[in-house]
Amino acid sequence: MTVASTDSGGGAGIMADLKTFTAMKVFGTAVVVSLTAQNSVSVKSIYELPVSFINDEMDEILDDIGTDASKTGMLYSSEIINAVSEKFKQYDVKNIVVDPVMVSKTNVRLLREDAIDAMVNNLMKISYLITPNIPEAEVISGQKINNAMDIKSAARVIYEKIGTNVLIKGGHYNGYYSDDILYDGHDFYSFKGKRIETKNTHGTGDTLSASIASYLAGGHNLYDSVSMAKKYIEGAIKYSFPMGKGYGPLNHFWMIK
Ligand SMILES: Cc1ncc(COP(=O)(O)O)c(N)n1
Repeated sequence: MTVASTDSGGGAGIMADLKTFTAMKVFGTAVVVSLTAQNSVSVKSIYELPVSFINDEMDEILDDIGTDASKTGMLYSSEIINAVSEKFKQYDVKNIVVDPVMVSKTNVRLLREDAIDAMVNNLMKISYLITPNIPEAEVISGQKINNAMDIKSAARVIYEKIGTNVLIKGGHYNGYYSDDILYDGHDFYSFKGKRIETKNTHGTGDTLSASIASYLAGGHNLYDSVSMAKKYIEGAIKYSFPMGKGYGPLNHFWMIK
């Protein structure tokens, strides 16, 4: 189950999540919390759905179909985050992967500043894994990240603060490699990734978290789920293609000939 927002441009959000679920051969359900009018260069407007409707969506899915894992994406406001967190608790949803989704590639806020507290202190605390990129990890940890050592230190601070597994994505780090660091409160695991030079990375975070949630739903452990999802995302970036004038989408179906 994805709990996120739509992307009219098709590259990110709920659209990316459902494509990923399909590529992973898992059955996807979707709780839409807001609609965005966006494309590869901008986000023109955001239309929040009423919390009562979001509650109904979650009840309809969880009362009947259930879910083996869930991922959250763009949640936008503290009202939405708190409502979603309550429903997760009510139905005791397991394997929640939280992608913080704070700012779009096109530099528009997708999480209100006043919603960060609810995200960190409510939703993340009931999650199984959080997947911040470097700027998001800086916000959550309150620390600047300038090098690989800083990533580990921020991961430790985040774990101490929230008490949940944390995967810091290295894609925003200005080096040759884009290693991701996973910390489970005991050990650090490094997932090597060679930087692929392309502008077509719209929806990368959404796709990675949806892929991890899919593997968790299939019963894989944390390390294997992240490891397999990393392989999937690397192919999706490598075989991405231009679409629109800005950040093009990934190729979600790269491994299907
Ligand atoms: C609805 C929605 N969800 C998530 C993202 C983040 O994706 P990106 O970081 O590629 O802008 C987005 N742009 N829109």
